[in-house]
Amino acid sequence: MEYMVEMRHITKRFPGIVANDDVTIQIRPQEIFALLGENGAGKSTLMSMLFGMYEPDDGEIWIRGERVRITSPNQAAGLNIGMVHQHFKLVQNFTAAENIVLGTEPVKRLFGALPCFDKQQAEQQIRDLSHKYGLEIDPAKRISDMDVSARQRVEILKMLYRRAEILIFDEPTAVLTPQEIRFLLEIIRELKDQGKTVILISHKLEEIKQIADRCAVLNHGRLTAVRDVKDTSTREMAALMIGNELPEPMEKKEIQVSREILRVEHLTVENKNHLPVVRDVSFSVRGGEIFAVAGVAGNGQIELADAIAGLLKAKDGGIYLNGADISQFNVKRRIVSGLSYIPEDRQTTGLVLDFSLADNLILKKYGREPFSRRGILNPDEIGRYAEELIGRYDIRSARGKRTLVRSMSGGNQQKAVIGREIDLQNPLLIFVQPTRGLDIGAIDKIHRQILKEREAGKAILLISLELDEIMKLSDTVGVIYNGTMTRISDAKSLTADQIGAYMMGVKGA
Ligand SMILES: Nc1ncnc2c1ncn2[C@@H]1O[C@H](COP(=O)(O)OP(=O)(O)OP(=O)(O)O)[C@@H](O)[C@H]1O
Repeated sequence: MEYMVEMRHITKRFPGIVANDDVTIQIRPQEIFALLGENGAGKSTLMSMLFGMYEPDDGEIWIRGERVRITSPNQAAGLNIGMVHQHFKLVQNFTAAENIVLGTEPVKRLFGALPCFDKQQAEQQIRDLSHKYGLEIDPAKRISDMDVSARQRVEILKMLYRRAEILIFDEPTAVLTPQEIRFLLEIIRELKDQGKTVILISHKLEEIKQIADRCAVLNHGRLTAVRDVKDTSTREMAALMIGNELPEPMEKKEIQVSREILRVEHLTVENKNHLPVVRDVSFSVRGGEIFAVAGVAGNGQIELADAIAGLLKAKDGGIYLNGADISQFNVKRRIVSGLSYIPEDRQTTGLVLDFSLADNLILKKYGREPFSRRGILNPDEIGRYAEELIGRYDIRSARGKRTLVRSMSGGNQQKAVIGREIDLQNPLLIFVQPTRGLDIGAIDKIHRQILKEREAGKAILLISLELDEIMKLSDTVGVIYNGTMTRISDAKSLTADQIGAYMMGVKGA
């Protein structure tokens, strides 16, 4: 058997767009095959067909040398195909263990009665599996109580639990910390050594370089190149993706900071179980300053941002915006007072997936003129404004402003949130993982936009797991560890290694 997976002449159309256009890829057994391409190039769509979520309009799928029709994820699982999705597919109010074993639950019989779900056994199995792969999770914890990176670990374990042989990872490292990424790449390598075949969608070219054997490039739905990774530099990969117009290095201007715009004083936030997750945190951000919060995922940075934005109630402390205490304001009043927020999870908190792109773009200003008057929306103005933002932020979708956001590619959803929030023209911008899932061209554009906002005198609170991003953009760095801001320094006085050490809780690094 020469190929484990063959997708031959695959075409998939959605209303208004050809997402995959006559694509042929052939993947050998035990290889790590990377798929790259700009946001919206058709990578997820192609893999969704292999996983049975869509059927191709044209073309054939061959697995282990046999032609197959994959009409559902169950059928894909039957062919030992597993997929870790870019946007998680988990039942929020189930525990990790319940999610992982869903459909293949271990059962026990009590006193010869009907079989029932053996929760203890499921949790033990998951505990063993999670230790085996170093993907730590609490099997008894509900998904709704987990942060994004823990949810991702559940997704990965779910696939490993099903003993998939063909493993599809759709941007699995986008939410992981550098340490977790190293772990995961190690796991992927081990899985390969055990005989598995891996397909990896990633925008992180360094990762592809590190572990992939071959890579294929999609461009506007078409396959444009297949290369051996060992003979291709990351720069060549980037050029294959976005043409030869690689971004020029960015220039960060020296500017004078102005007055204090955000001040956080002795802020303490508790989680649902009344445990402190942000402990007595104080800092301030001035106009023209990018204050980055560096930290390993799960150290309270998301709760800190949520508490400032009003999505979480603070237990104690003050939050001042332009000198006014907003800590008792609801979310809407905080927005009106001048706060823009790009949340960690674009799909649950950033967008209304079943609204059109235009409606999502005016989500925070539909009550203002010219978008509405006396409670009546003005579709012409909304449409005009949406088109302007779509152009400015290069938001690509099949039907422009009318596209249902649910059907947009992940990266383009992210661009929509960013465009909407920046264009509120608020003095305070809170960015949580702003470039997650974006391609290199889009990341460059967003970074430039963030610097432009800084030059325009905005106060920017940047929460990021990407040290590179922090080093490139920030003026001041606050390191958060176990809910406490352990260090606040001028960014120029710190190296990435020092920040990394503080992030791990090392004192006086
Ligand atoms: N269910 C759907 N209905 C309509 N259009 C869709 C649907 N799914 C995807 N598309 C469109 O198909 C195109 C390819 O999307 P896809 O999600 O495959 O891109 P991608 O390469 O994975 O992008 P990203 O890197 O941003 O995740 C996009 O234009 C997207 O809007």
